[in-house]
Amino acid sequence: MSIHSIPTDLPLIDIARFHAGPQERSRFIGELRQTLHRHGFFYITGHGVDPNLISDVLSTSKRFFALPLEEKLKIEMVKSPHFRGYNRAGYERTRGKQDWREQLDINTEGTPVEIGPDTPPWKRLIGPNQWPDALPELKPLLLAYQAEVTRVSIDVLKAIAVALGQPEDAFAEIYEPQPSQLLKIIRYPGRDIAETDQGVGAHKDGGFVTVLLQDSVAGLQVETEDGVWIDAPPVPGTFVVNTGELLELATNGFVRADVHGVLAPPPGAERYSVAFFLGARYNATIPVIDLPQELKSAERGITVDPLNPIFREIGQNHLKSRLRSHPDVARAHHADLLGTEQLASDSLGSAY
Ligand SMILES: O=C(O)CCC(=O)C(=O)O
Ligand SMILES: [Fe+2]
Repeated sequence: MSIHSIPTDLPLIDIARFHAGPQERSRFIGELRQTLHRHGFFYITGHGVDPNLISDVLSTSKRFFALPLEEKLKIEMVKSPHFRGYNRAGYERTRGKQDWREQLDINTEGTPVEIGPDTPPWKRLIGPNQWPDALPELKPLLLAYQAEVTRVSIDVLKAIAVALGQPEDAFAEIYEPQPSQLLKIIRYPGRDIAETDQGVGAHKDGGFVTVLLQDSVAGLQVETEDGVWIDAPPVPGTFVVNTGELLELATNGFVRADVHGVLAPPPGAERYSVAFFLGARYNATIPVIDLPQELKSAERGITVDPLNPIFREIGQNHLKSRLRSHPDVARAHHADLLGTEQLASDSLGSAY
């Protein structure tokens, strides 16, 4: 498939070429380097994820959202100090404004850490997921999918490292032994229920790499470097991949983290997506990549927003995003952190 056969100006990358013979791999790396500098969003094929797993995840997600509200509320996020679980539409905020989507968030399955006065606050993120009793097949499916998209994102990160003139494992310290694996299944209801078209407000993703699966309804939009908003519609068999703020920071702005958002679908329609955010091991600090001279001259520097500080310690960064996006969970479980530097006033918040 050529890049012109998809209905968008965003590029399409066949990640299988990274594993082809040396000539093909090096052509691929050259193209990826150009793409990465110009776009923080692209489509990938050749990812090797079983199409049956993908369709099962989408159909089972739809069945989850079709459960009675009381079943979904049994695993509401506000019950989890670790920011896991279900949120109704309007319960998450981007730039202080409500997002009109309902969603189930999971992350790496974990055991809670005992929290004392000297425990780093980000350890509160570690803990178990919440799963619906009424749909037992959701857990094994989403955990299998989470493992697969983790593999794909690490593969993309390795290709990015090579495209930046680094060894393949340049980012290994962020994903070994354990990356952060936030996975959201999402339903965007039609606009008549929502009374606003903010599915998700404009934001940059806060992690390293996002792998997004869209069902059949469009709505995702991306702001390009010259300030034009373009559509990133669903393309069967592909994922949309976008590079996040931490990668922008690690490359001093050579790699872009594009601002994007989702328009709520029209009345009567609904949109489904599954978003996976590869973040780093919480006790890592962001690596700074020393780019080769010819790439260094194309560094943009980073546009750090003083109202939305990026902390170099990963766990603190992730906790900040979660506290801002989920004020109800913050009030219920982390009131002691409110008003501290963990929660500077909101600006271009990530949609976590
Ligand atoms: O649902 C989508 O298509 C994108 C969602 C998104 O950008 C996010 O959750 O960060
Ligand atoms: Fe996003």
